[in-house]
This record gives sequence, C-alpha cells and structure tokens, in this order.
Amino acid sequence: MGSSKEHKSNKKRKPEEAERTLDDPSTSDPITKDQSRKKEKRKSSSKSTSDEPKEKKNKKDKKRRKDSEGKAKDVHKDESRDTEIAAPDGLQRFPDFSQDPSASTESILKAAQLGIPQWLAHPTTVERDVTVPISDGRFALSSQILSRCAKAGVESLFAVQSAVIPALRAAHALARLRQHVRDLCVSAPTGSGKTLAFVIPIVEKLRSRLVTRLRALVVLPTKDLAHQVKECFAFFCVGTSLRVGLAAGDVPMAKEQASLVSEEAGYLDGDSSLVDILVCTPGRLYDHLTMTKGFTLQHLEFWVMDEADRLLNEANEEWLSKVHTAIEQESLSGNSSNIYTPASSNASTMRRADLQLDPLVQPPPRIQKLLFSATLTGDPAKLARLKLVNPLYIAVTSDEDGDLSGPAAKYTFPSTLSEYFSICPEEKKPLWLMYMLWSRIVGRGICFTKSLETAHRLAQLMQAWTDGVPSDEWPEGRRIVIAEYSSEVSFTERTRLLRLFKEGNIDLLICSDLIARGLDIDQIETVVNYDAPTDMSQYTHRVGRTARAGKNGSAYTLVGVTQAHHFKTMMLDNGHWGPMLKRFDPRNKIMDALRDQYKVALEKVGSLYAE
Ligand SMILES: Nc1ncnc2c1ncn2[C@@H]1O[C@H](COP(=O)(O)OP(=O)(O)OP(=O)(O)O)[C@@H](O)[C@H]1O
Repeated sequence: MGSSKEHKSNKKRKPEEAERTLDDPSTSDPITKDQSRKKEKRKSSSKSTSDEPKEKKNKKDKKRRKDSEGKAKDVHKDESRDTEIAAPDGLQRFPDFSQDPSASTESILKAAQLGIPQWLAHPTTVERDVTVPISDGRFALSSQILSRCAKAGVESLFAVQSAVIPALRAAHALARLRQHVRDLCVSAPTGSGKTLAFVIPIVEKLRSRLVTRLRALVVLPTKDLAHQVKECFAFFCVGTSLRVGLAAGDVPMAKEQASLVSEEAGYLDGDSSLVDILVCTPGRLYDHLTMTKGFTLQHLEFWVMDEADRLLNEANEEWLSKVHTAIEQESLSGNSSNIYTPASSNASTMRRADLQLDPLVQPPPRIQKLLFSATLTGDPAKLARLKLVNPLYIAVTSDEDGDLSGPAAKYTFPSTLSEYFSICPEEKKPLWLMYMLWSRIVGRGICFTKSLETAHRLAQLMQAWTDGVPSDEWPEGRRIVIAEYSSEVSFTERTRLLRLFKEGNIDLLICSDLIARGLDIDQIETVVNYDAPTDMSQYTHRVGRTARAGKNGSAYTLVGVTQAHHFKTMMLDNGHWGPMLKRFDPRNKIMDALRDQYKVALEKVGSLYAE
C-alpha cells in the first residue's frame, strides 16, 4: 500500500514525445474543428467561476490552503455547520453529517426539477488530497486494527476513509441508542481507498461479536473483485475470531454451500452460519438465497455494494429484489421456530417480528446500506430501487470540480494521473502501440480494447512482433513481454498472469473491459486505451487502474479518426477537455524503423489464420 507521504510528493510524468495542447492553433484535426461549436458552453461554465461571490471564493481558497496532516479536521466538516455532536459512548467527537441546511432555494429547486433527490444534490464534500494520521482520535480505532494498518503500511487515512470511517463509527454509537442509522452513498475517485473505507469500520464494529452469524454482506460485480476484497477483509480480520467467506462461483455450488453453512447446527436463526462477513457476486448470492438451506440474512447489519452503479446496471437485477425480499420476509414473519430467551446469543441482532413487538427487547440495528463507486449513478429511478433510508452522500472531489450537481463532480480523477490522447488512423493503431512500447512510453501497464475479439487479435499480433525481434535489438537489450488477459482466459490462468505481472515478468496485459473496474494492481504505471472508451464512466474506470493510492500514472487514449468528434464531445460535456488532457504524436523516425517489424508480424499472424 502506498504511504501518505508518497501521496503528497508525487509529480506528474511527461511523455518523451512532443506534446501539443488541444488549444494549439497549429492543430488541424477533426477534434479542433469542433471547438467553436462548444465555445459557448465552456464560456458559460467559466463564467460561473468568475462570477462566484467573493465569500465563496475565499472559502475555496481556504480549502486549498489546507494542511492535510494537521488541519484536516476542518476540511471535511460540513462547512455550513460549525456544530459537532458528541459521541455517546466515549468516542471522540465527530463531524455532524446531517444535511446541509444552507442549500440555496435555487439549487433545491434545480435539483427538484431534474428529479434529483436533495441528499444526492447536496453531498458532504471532502477534498481528494486530504490525509489524516491514523492515530487521530475521531477514528477511535482499536489497537488490533491499528496494528493491521501498520502491517499494511497505512500510516494515514485517505480522504474517503477520513470521512466515511467517523460517519460509520458515529452511526454505530447511535444505533446503540436506538436512533436511526443512515444509509451511506460514497463517491470517490479510482484508487482513492474506498475498500478500506468500509473494511476497517466493519471489522472494527464486528470484532467484539460473540457468535458467528452472517452480519456483513459485501456485493461486487465480478469474481476477480470479490477475491480482491475478500483478501482485504481476511487481512484485517487477523487477530479477531471473525470469519470471512467468499461466494463468487469459482468452486462448485455444493462446496461453496458447505463453506458458508454448517449442516450440524440445525439451520435455525442463522446459527448455522460459518461466516460473519460474506463477500459475493450477485449471481452466487441469488443462488444461495434460493438454494442454500440455513443461509439467512436475519442477522445482517451491513450491506455493502461496491461498484454500486455497475451493480445497478446488471442486466439481471433479480438479485436485488431477492435480497430485499429475504430481509423483509425475515423481519415480518421470522424465519425460525426457535424460542427466544433474553440470554440467547442471537437476540441482539435477530430481526424477527415477534421479538420486535417485545418492549423489553432492544430492537436490532437496522441494516445499513453502504454504496461505493467512483462514478455513482445520479439516476433517481435506479437509486430508488435500493430503498435507501435517510441517505448521507459523501463525495470526494477536487477544488476544480465546482458545481457538485454538474457532471465534473461525477467524474473526479486522481491528481497524480497524467492523461494523453492521440488521433490515430484505425489501421495504424497497432503500429502506434508498438511505438509506445518500443520507446518505453508505456511502462508496465494494461491495454484496453473494445471487445474480446480485438483483445485476442491484438495480443496475437503483438506477441508475433515481440517474438520476431531478436533480444539484442530491443532498447536496453530487453524484450517486452505481452499477454492476453480476458474472460476468454480461465480464472486460474488469469490468476497466474496477474502474479507474473506483479512480479515484473509481464510488461503489458491486453484485455477487454474485464478488469476495467476496481482491480487494484499496484504495479500498473500506464493504461492504454487502444480503443477509445465510448462513455465517461468507462473512461474513468479504465484510466483509474493507474495512479492509485497517490502514485503517479499515465493514461494514453488512441482515438480513431472517426471517433474523434465523439471523444471530444464526451470530454467537453464532462468538463474534462483542457490542460488536463494533452495531445501526443509519435516521432516519425522511430515509427519508420518499426514499420518493417510490423509487416513481418502481420504476415506471421496472417499465416496463422491461413493455416
Ligand atoms: N490509507 C492508505 N494508505 C496507504 N495505502 C492505502 C490506503 N488506503 C488504501 N490504500 C491502497 O490504495 C490502493 C487503492 O485502494 P482501493 O482499491 O480501495 O481503491 P478504490 O477507491 O476502491 O479504487 P477503484 O474505484 O478503482 O475500485 C490499494 O492498494 C490500497 O491498499
């Protein structure tokens, strides 16, 4: 894990080749032709900045002058309120995250007109480069968690963690006073540490539980991500008796069932659960709710949806209503014939109608839903399906983001990311990629293509090229190693490839969008968009595989001539067209030298298909 010191000291890397900014008048590409059409739009967005009231500007300046280590307390306090509420259980004071009462009537009306709920239109914001020492009292972390953090190299908490952890710790304290626990929606850039923002407080809350019951459900869209998050939980649970399970479909159903539920316990009141925390994919969760005897959500306290917008986009949404039904049925009818006794170890968390009517029994904490994403959906209809209760929206943003109800706020990028694009004739893209590899513009990285088919063919071509050039002809005498990494490759093979990549034995993984989301590989220095992403969310997640945890990284997008107009419009519409995105063009001299190698590689692959 990157340390917070790294986080602060990074500088952006420049590519070796000549750069031209987009507003360079000498540029004569299809993109710039479109500039005048959009001028009006940009004018209006810059106007809003210059017309800003002085007071608001001063506030922003003050924010900018933050000292992330020492004064971070001020940074993610809701600026409209100076009040802090005292934690009832001896925790340190924590910020009051209640809704912003100062939201202007105008912005309230604007949000209402667009059908955006107030909580979504007025997030509590946190500056993206803030870090807070882990020992800060507001986190109230136990020595067990602190020692795991130390082991992981976590000395400071990143912005998203410094906002979410106190909010959750506060909610836990309030839950004990039978107050309502608010659901949480969190939007923070890629690589900003969202995983630990929920792992740490969940482990902290559950570590003192007495018996094993399924209390935290963490849903992720893919098997690969589920594995990654399971590993993270397992690491932070060392030293506790908490058990972490995985249901991602990589082992046969029966084996997975046996790892989650014990047959011996008799399937009552969730006492057959073998895990406290379950990390799963939607498909397997659905299967277990349907088919696994004794699998119950009766004791659930946390329901995390990581990469929430992708989960809400799942073609098959049945899993969502299945979970809601499971929760609701269990709380209405009870799922058990067990007789309740106050001494029962289950009593404090069991969600059963007969218990809830008993005035002597403290109600169980309600299930807190926690949504995380780098590109949280603003679609009210989709969010409504989650049945959120009094949600709190925390957004990690940058000073440049401006209007938080605008699109730029939806897509915040790591400050350590350098972004480049090139307009490239479609048929020359392989040559362009060879150039970038040969001239070492692309360090260790991943290359995204639009489809499995393209990934496969490109990997073949690049491998034919690298195999065909003798080792001593390569720059620095080192041949580049390229591998295909896609859903066509088996999960076991993907695991092996990732290991080789992490060990430095593979330089470039060519893939479809399989790993565009969430995958955390420390060693990725460069992302290449061989095919330009078609929407901003896809762009954000792809480039977000680099520049993680405060490390430097670069992203290069090869924009086909026919896609240039769409690419520029997409960037403009999302406030991402400007100095942050630089143009690069290959140097002809090197390209000329590579042309022959390219021809040889093409012939070699052509003969493969002819056979
Ligand atoms: N406080 C911290 N100090 C040092 N490293 C950290 C800290 N928090 C997280 N990291 C590291 O930062 C990396 C990125 O974290 P994580 O995968 O949680 O990002 P993310 O916000 O979920 O990104 P994405 O949106 O792409 O999924 C991980 O390698 C993690 O171990």
